[in-house]
Amino acid sequence: MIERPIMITGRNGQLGSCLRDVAALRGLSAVALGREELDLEVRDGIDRTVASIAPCMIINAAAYTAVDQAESDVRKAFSINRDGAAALADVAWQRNIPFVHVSTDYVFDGAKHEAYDEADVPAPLNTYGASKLAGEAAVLAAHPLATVVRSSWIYSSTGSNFVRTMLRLAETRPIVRVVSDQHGSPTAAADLAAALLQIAERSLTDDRRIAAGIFHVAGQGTTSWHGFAEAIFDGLSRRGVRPPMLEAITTEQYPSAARRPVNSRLDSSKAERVFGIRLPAWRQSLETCLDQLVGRGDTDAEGNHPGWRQRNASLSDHASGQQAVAARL
Ligand SMILES: NC(=O)C1=CN([C@@H]2O[C@H](COP(=O)(O)OP(=O)(O)OC[C@H]3O[C@@H](n4cnc5c(N)ncnc54)[C@H](OP(=O)(O)O)[C@@H]3O)[C@@H](O)[C@H]2O)C=CC1
Ligand SMILES: Cc1cn([C@H]2C[C@H](O)[C@@H](COP(=O)(O)OP(=O)(O)O[C@H]3O[C@@H](C)C(=O)[C@@H](O)[C@H]3O)O2)c(=O)[nH]c1=O
Ligand SMILES: [Mg+2]
Repeated sequence: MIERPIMITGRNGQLGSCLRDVAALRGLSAVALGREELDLEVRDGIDRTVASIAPCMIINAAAYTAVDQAESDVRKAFSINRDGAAALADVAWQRNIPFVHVSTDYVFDGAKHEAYDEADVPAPLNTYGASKLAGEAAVLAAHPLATVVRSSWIYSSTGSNFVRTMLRLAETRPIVRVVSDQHGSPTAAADLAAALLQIAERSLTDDRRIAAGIFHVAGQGTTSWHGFAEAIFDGLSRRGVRPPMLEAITTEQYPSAARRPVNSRLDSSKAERVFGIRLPAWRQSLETCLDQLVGRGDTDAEGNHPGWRQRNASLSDHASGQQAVAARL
């Protein structure tokens, strides 16, 4: 009998590409779809696509993630993050397929002084967060046994994220200014992908009600965006690359279209209790990512760092970044 695959959406995104890589490493059968194969805005094609794949499970890693752009693109953000997610969840429910959906720390307003747990009441400050919160509710309404995993500050060696932005700025700017009054937990996409597949495997074997509902899963430990940048630049130094000057600024000094929470730290203890999932400390996973992007700091006979210039030249080149990850995994 042919094994039914796990279907993954958002294949070309940070999380989608890690899900595909981690599934392959674990020997799991998976079909990953990009927007070309499954567009969440083309609702009438969704059922046909799911039917043709006949998956044992769907993990939705596709989303509208441009936080500032969403402020002027409200319709599209809701169309993808609420209506598209709900349409996919609905098809999964109709076909009795387990569904895992990913959401964000930006559903919270940041007023709480401690880390947010799943019982805290969301109150998004920006359109992206509002569209993701509406997506959570719509997914759970369409598929009452869906698993919704909220994560935060996702980065990887490919795609658009804060680590790659800082490496690009390190190449081009003598001084980088980063906000030090917004706090959260950086999460490596590969760590989250491994956790999602662990949850997926559990919900295939256990009572599906155990995995139903909302779970927070983020890297262990917390920092500010400035603290994150400091760790990235420290990692560059240790690899023999001179970092730029780093200056701490306030949110007020960094005007942007979208408001962001000052505290979006997630308490991930429920996922640890229920699934035994505990992601590595954020600094440890950052090292792995920097090893992929910059190299381990080894020098050639002349004391040069052969990997850095070459890899950094490809920072904006998604395809070669992916090859680098694939080679490392
Ligand atoms: N990035 C972060 O810091 C965080 C992200 N999340 C959530 O995690 C999930 C994964 O995020 P991440 O991997 O970082 O996001 P990316 O932006 O890296 O990837 C999202 C992918 O979704 C695809 N997509 C967008 N619109 C559609 C559509 N209409 N139909 C099909 N595919 C579409 C994009 O395709 P294309 O390449 O064609 O644009 C892209 O490949 C999302 O749900 C996000 O909200 C949660 C917390 C933090
Ligand atoms: C590039 C840059 C950013 N910043 C600030 C802006 C912002 O407050 C913070 C991070 O910038 P980013 O644009 O990477 O952040 P942002 O796009 O808001 O990241 C968010 O993305 C969505 C998809 C999520 O779900 C969230 O968990 C979170 O990861 O750093 C600086 O202070 N200086 C800089 O040079
Ligand atoms: Mg961004």
